[in-house]
Amino acid sequence: MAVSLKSSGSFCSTQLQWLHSTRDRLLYGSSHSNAKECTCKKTKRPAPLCVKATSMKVELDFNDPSWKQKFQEDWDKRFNLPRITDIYDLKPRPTTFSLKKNRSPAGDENGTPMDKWNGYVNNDDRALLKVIKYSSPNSAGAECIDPDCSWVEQWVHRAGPRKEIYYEPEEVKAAIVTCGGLCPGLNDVIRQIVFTLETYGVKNIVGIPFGYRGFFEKGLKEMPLSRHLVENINLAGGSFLGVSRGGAKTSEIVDSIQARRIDMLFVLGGNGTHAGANAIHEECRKRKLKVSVVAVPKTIDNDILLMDKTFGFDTAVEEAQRAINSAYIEARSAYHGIGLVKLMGRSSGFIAMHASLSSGQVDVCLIPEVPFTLDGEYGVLRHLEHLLKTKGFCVICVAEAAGQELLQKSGATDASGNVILSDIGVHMQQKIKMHFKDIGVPADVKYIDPTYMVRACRANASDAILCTVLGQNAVHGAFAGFSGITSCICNTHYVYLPITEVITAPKRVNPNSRMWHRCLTSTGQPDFH
Ligand SMILES: Nc1ncnc2c1ncn2[C@@H]1O[C@H](COP(=O)(O)OP(=O)(O)OP(=O)(O)O)[C@@H](O)[C@H]1O
Ligand SMILES: O=P(O)(O)OC[C@H]1O[C@](O)(CO)[C@@H](O)[C@@H]1O
Ligand SMILES: [Mg+2]
Repeated sequence: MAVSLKSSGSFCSTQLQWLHSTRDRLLYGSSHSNAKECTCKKTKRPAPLCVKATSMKVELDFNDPSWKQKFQEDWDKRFNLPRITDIYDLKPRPTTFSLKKNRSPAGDENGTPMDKWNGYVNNDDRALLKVIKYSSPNSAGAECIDPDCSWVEQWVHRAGPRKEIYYEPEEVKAAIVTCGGLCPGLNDVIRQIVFTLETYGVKNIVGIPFGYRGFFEKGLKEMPLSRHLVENINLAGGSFLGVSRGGAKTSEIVDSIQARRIDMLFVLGGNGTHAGANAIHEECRKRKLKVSVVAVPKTIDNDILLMDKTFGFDTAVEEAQRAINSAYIEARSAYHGIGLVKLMGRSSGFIAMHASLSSGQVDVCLIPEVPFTLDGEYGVLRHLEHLLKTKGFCVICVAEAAGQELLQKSGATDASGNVILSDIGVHMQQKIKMHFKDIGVPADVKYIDPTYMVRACRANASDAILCTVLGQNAVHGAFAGFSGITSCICNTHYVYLPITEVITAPKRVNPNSRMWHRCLTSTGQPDFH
């Protein structure tokens, strides 16, 4: 994936053990130390007294009593939401989004109805991104900013409808596009965006077919959308508009946006799609176009930074459980049965970890964030021998990106530039069969690869609700005049984040998190190295 890391600044610390960059802490928590050493620009202290922080824009010296204030000022700048009023001098108008039927949203001449309901979100409302106060960087899963793990408030912007809006609904043309791989809930989000736009009074709503490709590929026509047309699309999986990978040419896309006179663009997709949405937002700004680009994070992999989860993840986990259950039944019923399930996750093991936890039927869970060996005294194969001896059967769940270092790389990439992974499932199946043949122990290996089944289904109840809220909030964000933002859930609250903050790297399982430890407790597996 061709996302770029942001420009770096440096942290300075008097404590030698403090070597964790901001990005590393976001990805792994404080126990995972692979930060780069550097020379602190301010104090000129040599490494390792100072650490390169990839997502900070200011230099922090923790000896400076005002470091917290500096951090917070930088934080506020980073999480400030880009608005169309940054480039235009626009006057807002009262919203047309009414919280109650049969009432004038503008209120009576005293303005009382709207004020009384308190149903609108204020632009100064914030939600806290982090709520745990860690007493030490050594606490499980700790995410600390300074060596003492001081409490620093990290506020982000609350999502929802505003009292004042920056578009005339009757004049708005809104477009929706779905990019990347399929994901349960795409249709639910499309449907809610259309419903909410219509509630504001928008009449011109279109779908762009087959991802970003629909903007420039000849013969792909935009699809007019309405409540009537999308009313039941949530009953099916997939995307009503179609998806695609690759072919993103920002300037051509923005030419097309300009030619089609699109005012609001809703972009549903993962990391790559968000990078594309941000590039479109930047290009629109450069051309001084009054266009709001709002993203909704979609991916079964759950690998987007800062948010609790992406839509589709819960459903994928639920479906994955079914595959695990089949593997369990097969293994349990066979003499020396070994059930092996490979689950998706391009760069992270969230689906494998959560499906293993929720099924309760997995003896070995392997994810890319935790290296393992197959052979040798502490290898997976020796543990399988032990499981066959002691319980007679076993179930393994392996994430598709796990153990890539054990396999030959093809070097191939897909149309979007994502690396095509080597097949760890097939490799493990062969290795297990060979191993038990070699040691003369019968083993009945059943391999299940439910790959596309976990994402080609309709959203479950919890995802359907998430999609509803995120889709509606995306429209509120556009009407509020924001652009270059994503509509997501952080710490159980619905918020807007600037896209730039969520695309610096894929989110990965923290091997020091309580969740991974719970998974290990549940499977009972040892360390495999
Ligand atoms: N850095 C980037 N800048 C602009 N566009 C990008 C960038 N990375 C990817 N894209 C475009 O975004 C679209 C989707 O990207 P990608 O195929 O990586 O899926 P994704 O959004 O990451 O979702 P998934 O979770 O299914 O992988 C593609 O059309 C791709 O060309
Ligand atoms: O085969 P496709 O459609 O390119 O997608 C495969 C990838 O898409 C995902 O489902 C979502 O990113 C990954 O888990 C998987 O690696
Ligand atoms: Mg991706």
